[in-house]
Amino acid sequence: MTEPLLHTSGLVKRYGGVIATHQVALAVERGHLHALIGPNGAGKSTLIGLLSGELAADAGHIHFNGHDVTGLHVHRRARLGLARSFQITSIFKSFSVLANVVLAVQAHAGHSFRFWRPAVRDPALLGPALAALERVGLADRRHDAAAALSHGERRQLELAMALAGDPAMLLLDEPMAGMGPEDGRAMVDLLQSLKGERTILLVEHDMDAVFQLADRISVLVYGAIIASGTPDHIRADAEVRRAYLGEEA
Ligand SMILES: Nc1ncnc2c1ncn2[C@@H]1O[C@H](COP(=O)(O)OP(=O)(O)OP(=O)(O)O)[C@@H](O)[C@H]1O
Repeated sequence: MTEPLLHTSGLVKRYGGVIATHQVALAVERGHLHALIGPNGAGKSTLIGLLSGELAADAGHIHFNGHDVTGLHVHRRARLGLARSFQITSIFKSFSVLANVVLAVQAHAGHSFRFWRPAVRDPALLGPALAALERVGLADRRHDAAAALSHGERRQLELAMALAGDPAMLLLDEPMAGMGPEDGRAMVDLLQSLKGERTILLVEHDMDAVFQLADRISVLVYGAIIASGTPDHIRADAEVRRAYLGEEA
């Protein structure tokens, strides 16, 4: 058996009296799209924050690709290939779509932001940036200001910015949030096309998308994983149906 690309043991995060992450043991296999589902406030975003390094764990360990990354800074984890999709707020709206991705490539490569002007003409940065835009279907919009993109296209841009660092694993927190049906379908198609190419941990409320895309699903309730398995396994799990899908026993 091969080691999972990412696994956690005994992971705990508390906010005062609230246990947001409760002894979480999560294993994500290489090449899988692994979905994390659970009711509002179950601790999904907290777990993503712990894995990306934005939040510090109170106890437990996180192993990624053979490294214990528990105490590592966000940037160190990103260098190792564990990347969270950028938040919308990190897009520079007045810059072109291409410049945003070039800056993301540069950030992953560890250069300083103040050199951004020459960077947009640097072939070593332009090549990967264009490839990432191509990958998400935004290459035609590369010269437009990021401000001109629709909400759905901005989420595609965030994904391109995350892909710019060529990560082995992507952490995606609700990539379809706030999208209309058309943009939502485009994002599902995009994630489908990334499957197998990257390992993905996906937090998503759209259950149709989750059950369509996921190789494995873990269910969080009150910070604890109550079930983990294939979509068929999760659909049939009585505890999940009771606790999450709201069905009577
Ligand atoms: N900064 C914080 N300070 C205090 N409590 C917090 C903080 N962030 C989250 N929590 C609490 O931790 C628990 C888990 O929250 P979290 O946002 O991780 O859940 P979630 O599953 O992502 O929810 P949603 O589906 O609504 O986004 C909740 O009870 C929440 O109120």
